[in-house]
Amino acid sequence: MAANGDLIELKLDTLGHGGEAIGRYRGLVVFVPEGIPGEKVRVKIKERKKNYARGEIKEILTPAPERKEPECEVFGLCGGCHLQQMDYSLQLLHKQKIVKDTLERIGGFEEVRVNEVIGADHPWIYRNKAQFPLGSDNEGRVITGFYQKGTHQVVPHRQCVIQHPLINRIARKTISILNNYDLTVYDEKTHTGLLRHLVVRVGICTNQALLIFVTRDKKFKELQEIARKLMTEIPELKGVLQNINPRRTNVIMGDKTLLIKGNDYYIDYIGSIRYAISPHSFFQVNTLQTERLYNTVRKYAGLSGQETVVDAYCGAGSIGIYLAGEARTVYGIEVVGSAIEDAERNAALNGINNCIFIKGKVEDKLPELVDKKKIKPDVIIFDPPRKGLDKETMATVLEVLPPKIVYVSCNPATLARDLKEIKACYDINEVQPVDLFPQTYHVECVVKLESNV
Ligand SMILES: C[S@@+](CC[C@H](N)C(=O)[O-])C[C@H]1O[C@@H](n2cnc3c(N)ncnc32)[C@H](O)[C@@H]1O
Repeated sequence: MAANGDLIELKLDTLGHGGEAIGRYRGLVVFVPEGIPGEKVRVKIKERKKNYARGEIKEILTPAPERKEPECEVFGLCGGCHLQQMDYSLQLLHKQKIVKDTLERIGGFEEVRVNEVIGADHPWIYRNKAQFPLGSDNEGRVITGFYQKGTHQVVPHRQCVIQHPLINRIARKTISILNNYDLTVYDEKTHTGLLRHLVVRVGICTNQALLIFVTRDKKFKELQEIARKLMTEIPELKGVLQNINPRRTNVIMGDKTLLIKGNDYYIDYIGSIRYAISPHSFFQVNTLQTERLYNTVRKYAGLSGQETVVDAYCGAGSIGIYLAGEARTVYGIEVVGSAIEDAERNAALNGINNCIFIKGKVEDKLPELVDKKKIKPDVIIFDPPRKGLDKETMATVLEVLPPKIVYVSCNPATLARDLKEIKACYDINEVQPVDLFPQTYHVECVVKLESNV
């Protein structure tokens, strides 16, 4: 039986939900990153576990016709992309299959139709947000790049092929300016040093950007001057901020953020709606595909202007505001306080006055809204984080049984689990995947649920 270091030959059958191809060797499941189903490959076993193994491709014996050269020179090392080895059209087919298989396996949904994935017209340079770790080279100069897969080793890299070019430009200029100063980078082993991360966010439709320096300590007297230089050299940069993260943690941003120069937000558009986004607010990373995502939500919500809508997990109010013109009232619920402030500002920016935003956890605020405030939602839109809906929220849904639910999910596994819980009370006819994350295994789904009780 295969052991670590062994070379084996196998045929790859499917793509797993983590983007690795899967084959079997004498009954043993072998995960093969960068493989394509249908290919015959020679792999070296790198990680042998009791029930499965992970192998590295050493030779492609029969390549798939859709195989292509990855665009990025550090593909496979970086870990940010998983599917650059295959044609974009094949990525979409596999994502559709992964959604279908996951719904069947976890939710028992054999009958539900999974539509073709709505693909991106531009499957490269689409990301509007990047978080760069900072490190230093042998000469002590500040560098940025990416964490080598599975480590916290910063590998320098100048050009990410899925990030918007303005992000790459800002990162390069920032590093060159930082190296004119005598600054230390954070060392997570000793918990010393100042500079931890750079976070860059850009408005794809406006070309505006925001730069956030994440530091271990507040003391950073040079930052005023650095911000001034950066904003002079890059006019698209509308604001520079400092976020202080003094904790020993993998979480990138700390709780406290200071405005150093310019605005504490940037502007972007989804369709004709204008959004101001501040550093701690969630905004979908693929702005252009988000318009297609929200149009699918609009289609499934099917509003007539008379409905009470709840936008649960509303972030900066994005979906609720997008649909507000077609509803009587929209209630948004979101746990991040500054996102609620953004949501209120965004409603005002768009001349919308039928949205009410509530700060708090959906599991606490949704029951309050339906019990104490006696709101009877016609439609609830759920757009939770990857972990999906919690037990309390699920209990509220089963008690209230809103006539319609539109569930937006970035994780097919938790989507399938949650749909299974409520499928007895709802008709679920189709699932619409939308590709917000080309070149990666991630996929977004929208599902319409109509009450049948
Ligand atoms: C996937 S994002 C969706 C945001 C928004 N619907 C959009 O399209 O931009 C999920 C949001 O839920 C928020 N969140 C996470 N857990 C929450 C909870 N328990 N209650 C309320 N909001 C939560 C996050 O801060 C984030 O803004």
